[in-house]
Amino acid sequence: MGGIPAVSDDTTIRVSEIFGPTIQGEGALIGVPTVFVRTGGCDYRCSWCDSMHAVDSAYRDTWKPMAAEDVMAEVEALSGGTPLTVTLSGGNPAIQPFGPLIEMGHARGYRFGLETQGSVARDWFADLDMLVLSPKPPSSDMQVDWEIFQACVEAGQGADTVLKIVVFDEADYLWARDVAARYPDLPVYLQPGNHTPPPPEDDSALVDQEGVDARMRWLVDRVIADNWYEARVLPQLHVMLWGNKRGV
Ligand SMILES: C[S@@+](CC[C@H](N)C(=O)[O-])C[C@H]1O[C@@H](n2cnc3c(N)ncnc32)[C@H](O)[C@@H]1O
Ligand SMILES: Nc1nc2[nH]cc(C(=O)O)c2c(=O)[nH]1
Ligand code: SF4
Ligand SMILES: [Mg+2]
Repeated sequence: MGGIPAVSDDTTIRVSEIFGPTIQGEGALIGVPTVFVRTGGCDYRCSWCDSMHAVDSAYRDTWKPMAAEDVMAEVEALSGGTPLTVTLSGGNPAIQPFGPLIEMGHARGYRFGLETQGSVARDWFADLDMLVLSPKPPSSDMQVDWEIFQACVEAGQGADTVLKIVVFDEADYLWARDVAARYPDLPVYLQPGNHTPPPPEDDSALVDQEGVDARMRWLVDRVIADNWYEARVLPQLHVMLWGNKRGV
């Protein structure tokens, strides 16, 4: 697991990067224009994490403590003052104090989605417009604490909640089926994993897109062979377009 302390109690948000507008490239809101607020620090360390610059404490000096007002001002500047969906990601954005930012943004017409693994539950999940819970499959080498995960689902009552599960192989796929069976009321999105070189390389050409495409085709076949018609299988659209480039 990662080396970052649990929940931060003050009101300062530790920001790795704010970028956009771009399109949401994954899951239920795929294609929707959005600004990303990516926070620094994660309590996990997935073997295949594609955002290590927001996880590894070697990058800590690139993470900037920011007040909610300043984050909001940057989001408004990037969006030209026209409200849109803000995606909170990371790292694990659940360890940051996002309640005040969400309240401030809602008052100005902005909407908020959160991407998290479901390892830290927060009261402010209920204020989100979209809660994306992405429990980590065996290939990540992480272990889900299902009690905490359940607390995240409960905390998010009031938000639209979905499951988004990364699948690299058959073991991940079977695990995803089990998780979906535990949460029959939550829509489930399956996303083929991409193999990314470790930072600091940040070259789109380094993504094995053919490998991702082959995995995507296998995943579609797998879902259809099982008559698993509730599943939605989607690629990472931004990775198809721009590789694992930062800031898109
Ligand atoms: C970088 S994470 C940050 C948010 C949060 N820590 C989480 O994992 O949900 C954002 C999304 O990217 C997914 N992801 C990370 N590495 C990936 C990879 N190599 N291939 C496909 N999806 C990946 C995660 O599973 C998660 O759904
Ligand atoms: N375009 C785009 N879509 C995304 N969806 C989830 C992302 C993330 O890293 O959380 C992401 C990202 O980094 N870029
Ligand atoms: S939980 Fe998310 S940000 Fe943290 S290491 Fe895993 S994929 Fe990366
Ligand atoms: Mg990403």
